[in-house]
Amino acid sequence: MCFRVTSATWGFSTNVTESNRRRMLEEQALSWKFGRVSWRKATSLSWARISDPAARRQLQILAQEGRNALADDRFAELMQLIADMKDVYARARVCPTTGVPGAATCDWRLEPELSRVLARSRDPTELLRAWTAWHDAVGPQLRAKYVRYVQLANEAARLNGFRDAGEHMRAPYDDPELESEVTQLWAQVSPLYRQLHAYVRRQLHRHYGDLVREDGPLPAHLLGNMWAQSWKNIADLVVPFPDKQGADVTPEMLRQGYTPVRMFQTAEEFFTSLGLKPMSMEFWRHSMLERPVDREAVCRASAWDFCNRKDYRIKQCTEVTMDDLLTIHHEMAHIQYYLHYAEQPYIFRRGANPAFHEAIGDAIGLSVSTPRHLQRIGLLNNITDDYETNINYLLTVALDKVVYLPFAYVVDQWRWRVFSEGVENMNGRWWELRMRHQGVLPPAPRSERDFDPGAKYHVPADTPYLRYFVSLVLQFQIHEALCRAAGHPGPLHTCDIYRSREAGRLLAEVLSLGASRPWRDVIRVATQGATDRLDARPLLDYFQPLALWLRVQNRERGVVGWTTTSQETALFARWARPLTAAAPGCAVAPPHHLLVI
Ligand SMILES: CC(=O)N[C@@H](CC(=O)O)C(=O)NC[C@H](CC1(C(=O)N[C@@H](Cc2ccc(O)cc2)C(=O)O)CCCC1)C(=O)O
Ligand SMILES: [Zn+2]
Repeated sequence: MCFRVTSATWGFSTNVTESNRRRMLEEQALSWKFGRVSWRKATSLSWARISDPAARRQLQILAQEGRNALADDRFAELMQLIADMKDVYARARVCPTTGVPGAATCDWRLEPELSRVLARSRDPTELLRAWTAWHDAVGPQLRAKYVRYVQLANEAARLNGFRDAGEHMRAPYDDPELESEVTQLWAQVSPLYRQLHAYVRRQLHRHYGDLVREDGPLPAHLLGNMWAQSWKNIADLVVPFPDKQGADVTPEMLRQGYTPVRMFQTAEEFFTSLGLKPMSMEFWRHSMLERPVDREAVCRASAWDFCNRKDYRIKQCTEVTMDDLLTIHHEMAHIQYYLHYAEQPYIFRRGANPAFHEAIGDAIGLSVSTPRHLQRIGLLNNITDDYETNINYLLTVALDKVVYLPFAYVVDQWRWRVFSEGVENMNGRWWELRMRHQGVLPPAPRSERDFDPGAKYHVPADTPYLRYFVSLVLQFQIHEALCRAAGHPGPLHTCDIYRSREAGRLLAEVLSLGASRPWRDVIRVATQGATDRLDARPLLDYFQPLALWLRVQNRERGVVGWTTTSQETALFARWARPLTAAAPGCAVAPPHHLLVI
């Protein structure tokens, strides 16, 4: 079953046609029917008679996942809703935002056109147009569908024995304390984020003037990314020692004539240098490494397991950039996981928890992006290892990793609350959370006619997002453990495990376990007995030199954290409630959260 539905989904994603869409939906319906039969069997068994712990684990995983408890018609409606929402997101097109009046046909996509404007433009008007065009093209079309999706996802969760769909999404972590642990991890790291936020704000104020208030939140369109989830694209505006050498080797890759295939071979060689497995012959024959010229494809990067222990693929519209080289390592780490747990029983062929699948690739990325590694593979020469170069490097990594934490935290905090508290003021609550934790504001007034969370793929696509938050903490724990196994002597941020067989052996051991053991046992294996908990200390140790530098910078120059004025909170006001008659004697002006539309 899995092979057929995966092949049909692959067929559509790499060649978007109506007939391929139909074939994919038919195969999905078939596989869901098959899944519901095996689910009913699994949930009908009297578990008491099953003594083998591995069998019980498999049944538990099978019984709690999926929405098989829904009645056929509701199930079909929910699947259709998710497919429609993904379709709205994939088909969204906007008019060019370069401000050329009466410009050509309105065929700009998120990737590459709009993302490129957000990454490269330094013109606030153009950035505002691109940000607003995308959010207005997608959100309003999704809101009503999302409301119905929330109802059905909650119904499915309750039929499965969960309080709501949020609890259902958290089930793979099998940890009743998960929410408080995640909040505690964020509390541990948020002081570092606020220091970074204050420093970047000062640099942006220098560049954009009063568009950026010196003690306020940052306007979301100036940060180099459609969701402000990574600020690496504005590194040139904020890096403290611009005359020092940077570690972006994109120009060198172009100079050396790198092609997408060569980038994949470079990534493969990283893994084989650790003693891990090479990509299979099927991988090289069937993967889609570049945007096809003769047909339309879904261009989001992804890794695919065809469930037959030999066919594994990556689909990526690769461009020759350092960013894409890191993404290739991220996707190929998913393939390494598939390859290493292939011998496990089917149900255990998955990450120890969803965050493990994400953390491996990014942990590898922490080695690959070091100047030392780039020198070892010939993309950087005469590197200098002085203080300023290290601060520059740590800042560019922080613009990706530290910045990402509050965003990743907010996505599922918002979603879990919608599942548990309802669908009123979804947009206002989205921006309240983003303002409170990320210190970011919408660049234009937003109301409940908008649905800005829908502008982020994983929300309409029903893809849980907590995995990426937990992965950020976990990847530094894994990186630290691999560096210790590799015998790395210096500070964590200079470690490159390339060619270390000891690190490779430890990694292979972790990957081979799949989901056969509770994930805390797998953390204990990965850290060679150091801990069985999620722990932000390795992350904080990694950025320690930068944290010190930021504190000195900020102590002398200004406020850390942000305040908001009433007109700023009015930017994302709730849909104006009818004004109650003012009680005698109280001020006539409406409370600040009511937006006069
Ligand atoms: C069949 C299937 O779906 N397979 C799964 C893998 C599996 O589960 O087996 C898969 O391929 N998922 C795709 C997804 C793609 C990306 C993504 O969505 N990234 C997040 C978060 C993020 C951001 C920065 C970062 O450094 C790392 C992650 C975002 O862009 O917001 C896009 C670019 C990178 C990762 C992925 O690889 O995780
Ligand atoms: Zn991933």
